[in-house]
Amino acid sequence: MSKLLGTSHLAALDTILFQTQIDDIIFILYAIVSYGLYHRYIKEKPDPYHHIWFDRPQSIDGNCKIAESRNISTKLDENNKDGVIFWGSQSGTAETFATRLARDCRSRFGLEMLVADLSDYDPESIGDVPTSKFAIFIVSTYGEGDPSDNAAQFISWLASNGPISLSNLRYAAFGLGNSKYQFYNRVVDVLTQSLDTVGATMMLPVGKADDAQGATEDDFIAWKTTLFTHFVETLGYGERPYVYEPAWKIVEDPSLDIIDLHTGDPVECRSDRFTKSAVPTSTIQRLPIKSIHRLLSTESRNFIHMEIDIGDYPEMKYRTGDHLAVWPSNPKPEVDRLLKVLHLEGSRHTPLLISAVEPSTQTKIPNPVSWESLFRSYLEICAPVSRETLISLSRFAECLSVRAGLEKLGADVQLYQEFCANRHINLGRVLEYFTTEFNTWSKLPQSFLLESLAGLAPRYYSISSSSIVSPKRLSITVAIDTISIGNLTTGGLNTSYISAMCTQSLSQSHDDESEFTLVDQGTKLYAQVRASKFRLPVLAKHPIIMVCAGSGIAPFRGFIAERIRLAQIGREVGKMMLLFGCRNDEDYIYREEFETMHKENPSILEIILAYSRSNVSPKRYVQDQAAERKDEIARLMTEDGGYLYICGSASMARDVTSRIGDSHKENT
Ligand SMILES: Cc1cc2nc3c(=O)[nH]c(=O)nc-3n(C[C@H](O)[C@H](O)[C@H](O)COP(=O)(O)O)c2cc1C
Repeated sequence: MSKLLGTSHLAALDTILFQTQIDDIIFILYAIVSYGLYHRYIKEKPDPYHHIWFDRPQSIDGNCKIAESRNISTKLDENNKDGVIFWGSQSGTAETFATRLARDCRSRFGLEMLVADLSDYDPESIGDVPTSKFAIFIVSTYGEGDPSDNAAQFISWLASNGPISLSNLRYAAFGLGNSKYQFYNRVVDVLTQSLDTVGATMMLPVGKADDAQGATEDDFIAWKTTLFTHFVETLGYGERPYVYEPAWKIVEDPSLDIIDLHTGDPVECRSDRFTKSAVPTSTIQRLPIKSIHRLLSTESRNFIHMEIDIGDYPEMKYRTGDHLAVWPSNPKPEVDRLLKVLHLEGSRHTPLLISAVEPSTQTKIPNPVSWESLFRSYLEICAPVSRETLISLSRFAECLSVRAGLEKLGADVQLYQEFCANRHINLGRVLEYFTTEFNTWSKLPQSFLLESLAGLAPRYYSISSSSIVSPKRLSITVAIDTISIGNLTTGGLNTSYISAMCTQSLSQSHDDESEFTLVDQGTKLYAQVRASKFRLPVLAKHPIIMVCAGSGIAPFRGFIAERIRLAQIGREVGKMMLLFGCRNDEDYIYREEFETMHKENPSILEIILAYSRSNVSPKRYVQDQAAERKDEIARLMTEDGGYLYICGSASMARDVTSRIGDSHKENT
C-alpha cells in the first residue's frame, strides 16, 4: 500500500480516517498490515462464435444478432419486465447509472427492469407501454445542448410531437449535464417538456446531475433515494432483504482455441452507438501512425502532435474541423493489478464465454475473450471507483473491519472525495488497498466486475489538419496534463495512452516495461472519424475570428492552413484573427509554423497571444484580448459577415461571448 500512496499519504489518510470510531482504527490496522502475450490477429478470420458475440441488435454490418423486437412494449411483455430504464449516453455515465439502478430495483424491491439503449427501440412503440408498467429515462446533454448520439432520434421524434398521445405512460427522468455549459441539462428538459405535452405522467420531480460541481454521482444517489421513497410511499412496493444476484455468467472454457479470442480489436458492435448516430461516423480502422512527436514537454504539461495515415481506407474521409475518436487501452500495471488482486494471474489468457443471466440484457463485451484482454481493452478499469460500488463491494468483504471501512468510504462524501475521487483511486487500487491476510476477496463474484465497470469508450480529438491540404493524412493535437499525488501520477487514460505511444515511438522500444501493451498494435491506432459542426464558412471571403487556449488550437491549425492554401490558389480569403491563450512563451505550440504563415500572409492572418502565467509580460487571458479588440471583432462580424469560433473550456467561451457581446450591445 505504501508503494501506492507513499508515507506522507498514509499519514494524511490516518488523519482522515482516525476521526471517529474504533472500527476505523481496526480498519486502518488491517489495511496497513497488508505477458506472455500472444500476437495473433483474428480480424480476417471468420468468427466461430458469431452467434454469441453480442445481444446488441443493431449492427449495420451484420456482425450482431438481429433484435427480436424493436417494440419496447412487446419486449417488456416477452421478458416479463415491470418497466424499462432507457439510457442516452455519450461517454458511458448514464449507461452505467441505468445498469446500477436496474440492479438496485431488483435487489431491493424485486422489480425487474429492462435496461434499454434509446436507439434500440422504435420511438412510437413507447405509446404501447401499459399503465401497469413505467419508464425511467437517464439522459446526458452533449455538444451545445444536444442529445447523445444514441438518444438523438428519440428526442427529435418526441420534440416534434406530431399526432401522438402518451397518456398511458408513467415515467421518471434524470439528466446528466454540466452547469458550465450554456444549455445546462437541456436534453432532460426537452424530454420532460415533450412528454408532458403528449400527456405522459411524471411520477416524481426530474433529477439533474451537475458535473461542474463534481457531484454527478451524489446527485444521482440523491435522486435514486427520492425514487425509492416514491416506490415505497406512493406505489406501495415493499423492500426486501438484500440478495446479490449476478447479472453475468462467466465461464472459463480452456477448450476454446486461443487464436479465436478477441484481443483488443474494437469490434464493430462496440461502435454501434456511433454508427447509428445522427452524426456521420466512419467505421473503426486500425490506422498507421506516420509520425508522432512532443510539441512541448514540461513537468506538468505535454502536447503531442500525431499524424495518422488514412490512405488505405478510401471510405474514410474527413473534413476540416472533424473529430477523431480514438479507442484506447488500459495501462499494463493497472491490468496486472486487477489480475493479481483477483487471483487471476494464472488464468489471464484462459478463454472466457460471457453471457447475460437475463436474456434481454445486452452484453458490452465481445465473446470469447480472456481476462487480460477484458481488463486491457474492453472495460474502464482506470476510472475512479464510485461510492455505490464501494458500498456494494463491502458486502463481499470477508473481514468485518474491511466491510466497515468500505461502507464508511461509500457513505461519507468528504472522506470519499479525499481518498478516492481526488486521487483517481480505481477499483483495482481499492481492492489492493483492502487486501489483507484476512481479506483476500475470494468471495467477490466475477460478475460484480462486469456490473461495476463501464465498457471502454473512445476519446474524441479535434483534427488539427486541413482535409484540403492533407486529405490522406490527418493529425491530432493531444494535451497531456498529469496530476502527481505523492509517488502516484495520474492522467487521463487516453492521453496517457498516446503519451506512452509517443515515448515508445521515440525510443523505438516495445518492451514489457512499457506502461501500455502496444506490441500487438505496432504503430497503429484504433480510430474512426466523426463529423463535427465546427466548419469553416462556405465562402472563404468571410472573416473568421478564432479564440482558443492550449490544445483548443487544434481545429484552428486546420482552418488556417486551409485558408492559406485557398489564398495561394487565388481565392479571395477574408481576414483570420487568431486569439491564442498560452500559459507562457514556451507553451506556444506550433510557434514556428504559425510565425511562418503570418510572415508570408500578413494581410490575412493576425495572431494575438495571451500569456496567463508569464514572468516577463503582463498576465492576460484570451478573454482580455478579445475585450480589447471587441470593436474590431464586432465590425468584422457585423459589417464583413465574419464568423466567431471559440474552442476551449465552457467558462472561457461564456466569458468571451459576454465580453464581445457587450460591444455588440454598445454598438447597436
Ligand atoms: C464535449 C462536451 C459537451 C458537453 N455539452 C454539455 C451541454 O451542452 N450541456 C450540459 O449540461 N452538459 C454538457 N456536457 C456535460 C455532460 O453532459 C456530462 O459530462 C455528463 O455527465 C456526461 O454523461 P455521459 O457520460 O452519460 O454521456 C458536455 C460534456 C462534453 C465532454
